[in-house]
Amino acid sequence: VDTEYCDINTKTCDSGIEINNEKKQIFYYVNPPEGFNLRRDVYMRFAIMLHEAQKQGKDNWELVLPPWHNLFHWKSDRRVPKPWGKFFDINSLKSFAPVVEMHEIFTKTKKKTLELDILYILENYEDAFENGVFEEKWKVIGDCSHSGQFWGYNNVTVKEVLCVKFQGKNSKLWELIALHPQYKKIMFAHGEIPLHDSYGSKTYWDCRKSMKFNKKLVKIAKNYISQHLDCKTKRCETYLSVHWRRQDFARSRGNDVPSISGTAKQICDALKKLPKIKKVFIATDASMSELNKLEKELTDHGYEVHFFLPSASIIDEYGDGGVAIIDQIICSKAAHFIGTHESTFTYRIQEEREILGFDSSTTFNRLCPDTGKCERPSKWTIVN
Ligand SMILES: C[C@@H]1O[C@H](OP(=O)(O)OP(=O)(O)OC[C@H]2O[C@@H](n3cnc4c(=O)[nH]c(N)nc43)[C@H](O)[C@@H]2O)[C@@H](O)[C@H](O)[C@@H]1O
Repeated sequence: VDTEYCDINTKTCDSGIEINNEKKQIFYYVNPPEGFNLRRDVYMRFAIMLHEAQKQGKDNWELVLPPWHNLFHWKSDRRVPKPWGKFFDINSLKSFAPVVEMHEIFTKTKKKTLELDILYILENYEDAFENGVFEEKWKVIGDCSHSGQFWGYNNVTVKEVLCVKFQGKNSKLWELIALHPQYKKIMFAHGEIPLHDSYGSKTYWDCRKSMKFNKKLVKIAKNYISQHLDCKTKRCETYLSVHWRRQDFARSRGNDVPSISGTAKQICDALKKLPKIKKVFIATDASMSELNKLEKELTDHGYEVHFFLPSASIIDEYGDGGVAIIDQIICSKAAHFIGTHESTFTYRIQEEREILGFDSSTTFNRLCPDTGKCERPSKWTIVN
């Protein structure tokens, strides 16, 4: 009985209040082309929504972590859904917000299928500034349909689908949830549309700090740093790191990213100001031939260039996402970091460095285009 209050002693029930301690669940789905590091931010928005609700006494809800499936940039085994535990320390995530892995749900319920009560498909308003103002609002458009699988599972279905125009913060989703108080499994598609409730606040950073990486990935990164970059401490003095985003950035953001020689020149310029440092670590999605060209230019100037080449077993176990995290950890511990303009991969490294306590002048640096304007990156510093 879950819509009645029952007294175990008298074995009587009053309708209207819940006795069932089975938690209600929020699921979300992100627009498929969105990359790994934007998705980490979307997670934070939902985790903070649940964290705040819990603080206000709404403790019968949990957030289901959407398995990592078919990410556009991940070429190795992208079709096998990966749980969050592959990349993150789940106990640490749980210390901030009530989260569960998808596989925990199947284990707990011992069911082979999962039926969601409702799927809200969120859509942007055509004009975010209607009548010249940005207003938080939503409007149910009506029933609609969803085709395809959720996170690659063919055993997850949904009873009802509603399309909703939505503009506002994540906490405003509670208003949609309140439309059907009896529903227990609620899903949002386009989870990237709602905005942070308090971007950059202490709660934001508490959530960010709880996103510790899987301990085994941390160990692989630390071993690499100790073996190749001569450092065994939390913050290293021995190397400079660069996040050199290529691929789609090199193809379509010519005004923001440098050429290979331009990149080498900027790294050398930064190293000239750090005379004790001779080692450079490059994290990149560049092709091997581009990377070799950059490496040659830097070694010609007397620097030692390093990049992480994963073994087949690491790729097998953790996939491209795991390798991305290892690269991020190595970048985050360097004496000086240079990132790529407007890359969320770079943003996550900058946050990690804020958490590690680096001076922000060593963190918020970017590669500039060969010619033209080069705006300095915004400094999103930690709030403790
Ligand atoms: C403009 C947008 O930029 C977004 O990219 P952006 O924010 O850099 O950041 P991400 O979306 O995380 O980058 C996409 C993927 O590229 C790989 N990648 C990028 N840089 C590195 C690196 O240094 N090392 C390793 N190992 N992998 C890297 C990695 O698999 C990552 O998940 C795109 O996701 C969007 O589709 C869109 O193009």
